[in-house]
Amino acid sequence: MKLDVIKNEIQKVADAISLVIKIDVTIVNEDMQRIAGTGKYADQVGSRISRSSAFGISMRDKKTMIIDSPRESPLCEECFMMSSCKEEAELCCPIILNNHCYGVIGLIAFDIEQKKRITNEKENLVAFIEKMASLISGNLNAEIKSYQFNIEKERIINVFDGMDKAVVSTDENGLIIAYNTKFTKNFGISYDPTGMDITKIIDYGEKGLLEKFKRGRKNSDTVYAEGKKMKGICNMNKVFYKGQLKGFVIDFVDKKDAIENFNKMNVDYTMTIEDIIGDSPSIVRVKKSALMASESTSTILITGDSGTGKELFARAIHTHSKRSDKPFVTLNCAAIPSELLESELFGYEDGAFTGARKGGKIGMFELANTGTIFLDEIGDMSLHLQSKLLRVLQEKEVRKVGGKKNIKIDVRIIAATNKNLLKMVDDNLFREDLYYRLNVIPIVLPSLKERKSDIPKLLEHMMKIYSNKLEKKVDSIDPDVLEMFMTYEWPGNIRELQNVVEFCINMADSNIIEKSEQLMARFNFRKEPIKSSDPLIKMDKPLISMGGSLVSEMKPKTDSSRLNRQKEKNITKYEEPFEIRTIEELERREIKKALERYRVYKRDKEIIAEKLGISKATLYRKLKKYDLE
Ligand SMILES: Nc1ncnc2c1ncn2[C@@H]1O[C@H](COP(=O)(O)OP(=O)(O)OP(=O)(O)O)[C@@H](O)[C@H]1O
Repeated sequence: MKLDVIKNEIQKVADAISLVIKIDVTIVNEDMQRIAGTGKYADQVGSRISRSSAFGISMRDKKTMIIDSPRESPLCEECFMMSSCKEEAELCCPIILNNHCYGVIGLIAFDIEQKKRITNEKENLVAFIEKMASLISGNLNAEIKSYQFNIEKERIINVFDGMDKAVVSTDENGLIIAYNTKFTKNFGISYDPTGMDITKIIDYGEKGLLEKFKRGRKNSDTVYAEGKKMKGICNMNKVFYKGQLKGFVIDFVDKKDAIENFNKMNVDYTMTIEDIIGDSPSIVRVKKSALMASESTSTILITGDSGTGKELFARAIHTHSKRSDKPFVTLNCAAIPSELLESELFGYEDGAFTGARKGGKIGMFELANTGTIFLDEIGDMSLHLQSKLLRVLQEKEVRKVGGKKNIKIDVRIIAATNKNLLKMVDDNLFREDLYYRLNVIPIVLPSLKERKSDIPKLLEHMMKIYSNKLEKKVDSIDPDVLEMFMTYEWPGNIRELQNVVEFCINMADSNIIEKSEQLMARFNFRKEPIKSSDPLIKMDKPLISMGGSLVSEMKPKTDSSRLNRQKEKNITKYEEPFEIRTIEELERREIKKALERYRVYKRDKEIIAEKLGISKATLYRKLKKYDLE
């Protein structure tokens, strides 16, 4: 910041000095530009003076100096005006703040009388001018502080206004000093409430806001604004300065806003049944059940080994349900310590326990209200919480930890586990009544080894995803590697397959996933794959053809009834084992199957021809005939 910001004050100081001393005064800034002047210097404001002058030297050395014999003084030697100089004496005093020189006050005598005034009482004059310089630097300091304060204030106003809480600040009597936009929006205020009594605008509880201020109560979950009852969390803080109460800051989070924000943050991805890759008989059956389940509101229990896609199915069921535009809230019961799980599920009231967050907390059930809650790893829930969950299922109400009243909820529950819940029931680790309440619609996901014919499609899909993610083009797979994948047991199911693909794409140095020692070592694959002429036939039931391509592309969300009909068509087709087909139909089907199976290979046509026992030329002819590819 430059001295110029207090130009007006500086001119007043220059006038005062000149009046007292009766000598012309000029003051320059750190660019050596005159910013104030009296007498003959009044007209020269704005002009620059040389840094080689006494002003420049005083600024450089940060020292007051008096030149009583200009042209003879060694200080004048550097000055290019020396020969033409008309001055009789000069006093230069730097204006210093925080060890930085912001400018110089200069007194110049043009006659002997003025010279005497400078030289006769040197000490007093220097003390006086230095006081004036320090007055200027004091003013400058205040200006700098106020400038910084204003910037800080702007920053705070921006933060304050951008908050999604309503915030209002009052003095000690509850008169409004400041408020943010959300405050006027939430409480429907269309006028400027500055200076108004806060209790005239908002109030809560029976006793009134101000009463509660005085008694130091911190919050409530009900606020009355201009007669309207609003639910949310209200926090009040007292503002103290030097031990004295100076006011209050009140913030209010509207419950509806909090839930909307939570849902905005949690809409991470939407999944449809079509997005779930696989058309093996076992997965098609599950997809069909999931679509049917999506139409009801009954509780679902999804079971299956780890990594089989339980969450994917839960999301897809929600997407196809009538609740699809409502929240989908997921909670992994194994990931949260059981002491915290209760408050995560049901929320808590302010002060429910030591360390509870001020203002309380909204539970997952409330957040999922009107939507779906996915309780993953339900087998890890403690018996104590199991009984609470059972009550929620029976009563359709939740009660916050430390709360006194029940809150009605309408939430569809989808639970999932990779544990054998029936065995847990036998071992008294899981409540039998809860098990039956959850298991209204059971969905059992097949493990990957039970649906190996889906592996090529899953591979193709995952190769695309990781090629994009890792910015590498890997689109083919060595037949030996595929053979190995088809014979492997996949204990970690699709998640393990995903990890293997990610690993392979990281390691690939061409566009092909090839067999490597690293791959064998990393995933404990057998050294020699089981030989088979068609591993699909040996290891799984035949592939169902669900459409043209090997992997169904991610399709936009479709309405569930259309999806249902489409799926039913495909499923019925497959599930008619006694249907007699023409030789041409069978030939077309086998060629199509081989195409889907070997599309990811580098030399696909060669392999397909070999597998079908025909020449490459015949294959091309038949592809054309059946309009395949
Ligand atoms: N059919 C599928 N198509 C594509 N990706 C899938 C499929 N099934 C599962 N996945 C992927 O496999 C991973 C595991 O799926 P998900 O988390 O749904 O399994 P889970 O059964 O819930 O696992 P866990 O029991 O360990 O929680 C996810 O990254 C998911 O995207």
